[in-house]
Amino acid sequence: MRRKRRIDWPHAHVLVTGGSQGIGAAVARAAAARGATVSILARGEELLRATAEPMGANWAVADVTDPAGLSRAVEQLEARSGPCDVLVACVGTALPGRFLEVPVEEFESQMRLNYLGAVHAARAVLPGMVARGRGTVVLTSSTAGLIGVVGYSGYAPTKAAVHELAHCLRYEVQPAGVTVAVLYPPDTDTPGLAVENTRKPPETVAVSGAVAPVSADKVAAAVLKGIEQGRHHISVDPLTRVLVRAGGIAEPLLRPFLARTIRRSLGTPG
Ligand SMILES: NC(=O)C1=CN([C@@H]2O[C@H](COP(=O)(O)OP(=O)(O)OC[C@H]3O[C@@H](n4cnc5c(N)ncnc54)[C@H](OP(=O)(O)O)[C@@H]3O)[C@@H](O)[C@H]2O)C=CC1
Ligand SMILES: CCCCCCCCCCCCCCCC(=O)[C@@H](N)CO
Repeated sequence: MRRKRRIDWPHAHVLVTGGSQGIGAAVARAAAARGATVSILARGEELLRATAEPMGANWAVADVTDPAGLSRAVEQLEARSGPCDVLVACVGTALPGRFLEVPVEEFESQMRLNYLGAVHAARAVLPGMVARGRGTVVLTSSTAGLIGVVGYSGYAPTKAAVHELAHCLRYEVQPAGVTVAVLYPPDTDTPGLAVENTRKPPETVAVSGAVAPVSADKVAAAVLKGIEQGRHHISVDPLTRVLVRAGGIAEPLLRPFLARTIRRSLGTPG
């Protein structure tokens, strides 16, 4: 969905969870390069500091699985740099393996981090965005959230959940002027991918080989462009682009009907 919508980067406060390395750090750097005020959040202070300083970003230590601590950190960063205009929620991990070989704790921890971590980040910024009537939230899914990839039975459903969350949430916040976008990266060269690759079953390596890894900077460029254009789906490679469209054929057609039904039920004009 393309929508005319300009973002004034030099006046924007961009907040990135998982911004100390990988895709999050690349997004933070790209936003800083356009003159945005940037804040990054992660758990490790040393890496946060080392990543933030060269780009002139602010940082705060926070664990996205702790909603209260995360909200406090976001409040601190907003007190320092102004209300958050753009949230890019980048925290996530992939623990690949065969279904019966992945310990049940890893199914739980991936859902807590990848899905609930995105929920908590969105909940930390949305009240302010809705009150101000503007803002963009970018949640990170994956190509693997759109198509079944062998070896990702513990991971892919967390990314499909992020995708679905965005679809539900949009109906609530878009009337208030807030955009919800989903990022679908393919394999991306990051420290996280290097760790993940040490435990990928060979069949996962084989299937994933259909799409060569891209650079985190390429993903970041797509994110900024997607935000500028008010897009709902942000992808970088052609396969994922097809999957986003193919999977979403009915949704855009039904959206006007659903939005109208929602407005009527709430007694909102229009
Ligand atoms: N790389 C890839 O191939 C792909 C990645 N993705 C998704 O993109 C996102 C980024 O991936 P990538 O750049 O590879 O990730 P990395 O593992 O390279 O970086 C993860 C970042 O998140 C932070 N982080 C981890 N756990 C927490 C936590 N509990 N609370 C706060 N911050 C945390 C890390 O810092 P610290 O550990 O100090 O907290 C780090 O800054 C993830 O959601 C991933 O699933 C999607 C498709 C492909
Ligand atoms: C020509 C048509 C062929 C179709 C074949 C389908 C191939 C699917 C490739 C899936 C790649 C999965 C990327 C997941 C990345 C990810 O999320 C992790 N790296 C997370 O860190």
